Amino acid sequence: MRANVIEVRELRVRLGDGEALRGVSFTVAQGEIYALLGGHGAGKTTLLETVAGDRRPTSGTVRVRGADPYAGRDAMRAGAVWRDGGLFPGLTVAEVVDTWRRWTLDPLTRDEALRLTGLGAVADVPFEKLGGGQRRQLDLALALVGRSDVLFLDEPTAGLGGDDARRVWSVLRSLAAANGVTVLLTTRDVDEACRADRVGVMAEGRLPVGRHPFGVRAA
Ligand SMILES: Nc1ncnc2c1ncn2[C@@H]1O[C@H](COP(=O)(O)OP(=O)(O)OP(=O)(O)O)[C@@H](O)[C@H]1O
Repeated sequence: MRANVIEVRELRVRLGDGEALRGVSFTVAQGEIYALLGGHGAGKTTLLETVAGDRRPTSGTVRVRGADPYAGRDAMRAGAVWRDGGLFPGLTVAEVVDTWRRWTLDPLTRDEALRLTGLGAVADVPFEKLGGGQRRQLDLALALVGRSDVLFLDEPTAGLGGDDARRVWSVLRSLAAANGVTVLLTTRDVDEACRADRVGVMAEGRLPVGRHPFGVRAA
């Protein structure tokens, strides 16, 4: 059995006057792709941010590889994907990756980051010319430069067409299968959630345990 990389127990997070998370518990094993599925305001982003160490839990525990991600957020080798963050216009894909590598301690080689995300063939293309799916693959390459073996992805295929979304998923699949990368992602799309190894259905800050209505094994 594979070790659990992410362990969340009875997690509660208060935001303003309300409670965004109301006692969430789940685990994600090494090399597993876990989708948090839910509608607007279900608490998915709050949960992702808390597991990524960007938010302090009000109560309960979060462990990523056995450590508290909030206390150790500076040392955590996890990749979070954000859109077009810090990219300079005019750079090629390879130059964007190189720029990122300069800011990273012990980075992955440029070729490896491009190979893992299927971008080798467009290394010399200005990044602004990339299509939506390849742009998201570049986000993944940047997240991997720091040798992340846990990826936190907020709606990774939102706004992409079917082919682009499939390309992103094929990268995620190969990262999980060949490199043992653990992926926690959020989505509002049932079909997308069903591509994951496991799905946690969220509603009103809760993550119900048991079978969910789409027949996929839940947390
Ligand atoms: N800074 C905040 N202060 C107060 N309440 C907040 C804050 N941020 C989010 N919330 C509330 O917390 C709940 C969960 O929000 P969250 O963004 O985590 O949901 P979500 O599932 O990611 O939704 P979406 O798909 O719309 O992004 C919502 O009721 C939201 O209104």
